[in-house]
Amino acid sequence: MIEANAVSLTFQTADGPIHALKDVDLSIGAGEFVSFIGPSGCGKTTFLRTIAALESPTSGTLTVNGMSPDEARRARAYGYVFQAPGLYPWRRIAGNISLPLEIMGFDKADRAERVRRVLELVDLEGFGGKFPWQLSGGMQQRASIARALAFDADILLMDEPFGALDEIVRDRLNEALLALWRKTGKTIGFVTHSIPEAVYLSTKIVVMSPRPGRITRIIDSPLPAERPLDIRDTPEFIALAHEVREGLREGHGDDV
Ligand SMILES: Nc1ncnc2c1ncn2[C@@H]1O[C@H](COP(=O)(O)OP(=O)(O)OP(=O)(O)O)[C@@H](O)[C@H]1O
Repeated sequence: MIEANAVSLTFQTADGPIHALKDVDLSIGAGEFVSFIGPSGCGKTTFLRTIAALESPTSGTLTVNGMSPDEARRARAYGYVFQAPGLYPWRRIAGNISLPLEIMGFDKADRAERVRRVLELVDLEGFGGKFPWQLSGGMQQRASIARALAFDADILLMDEPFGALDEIVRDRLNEALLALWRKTGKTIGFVTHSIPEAVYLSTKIVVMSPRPGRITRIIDSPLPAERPLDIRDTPEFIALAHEVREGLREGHGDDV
């Protein structure tokens, strides 16, 4: 689904070049849940943005479904979820979700049906008529996930979507996201700073390190697809978390 070969990206700044990505090789299969973890500045966001055609590699090749990222973007291959929900306060939840659909030219009946379906997927039935400020932070983030799902892209790119939420809400959203992933079969790219979150959610964990931004380890998860939250207490889970931690240490030390 996503194939990166020797992808490098250097930003030219007034203080000199910044090597945000260096020789990144990665292959992501359809339906995988891939987390990117690493200290600040290791290029996680830049890599996600490169997949979504929001940045262009300086060298190397990146294909999405056999297309260039830009072609894939035009074919509506991506939904993108940011750290902040980014909902317009003057639009109701349904209006926020349907906005990209309006821009893309979906007709009114189709929009209404899609909004209904994605609200159900994120467990927000009955909240379409509310304004964002009437919802909790976790519910707002679910609404922003619904918005990214509304046009049925095959790939969902999520940049630390739960980073600003407390741990209890985050646990619930992790469970809900996993259920949604199993139900929809989407390919998910997910940036996180949290080792337990990466281990709980992923089929593949990509450990990165900074200066230059690069991949230090790719870990395929042996955990089953069905994952109750208490899987986090199992020896398999703990061993995997340990492996990720080792990868982070190897890459750069303790500045995660
Ligand atoms: N548009 C830009 N112009 C110049 N430098 C940039 C730009 N975008 C990112 N960078 C730099 O590239 C490097 C990688 O940034 P990136 O945001 O991808 O890291 P990250 O791993 O997502 O970090 P964080 O966890 O803090 O979000 C950083 O040194 C950052 O300052």
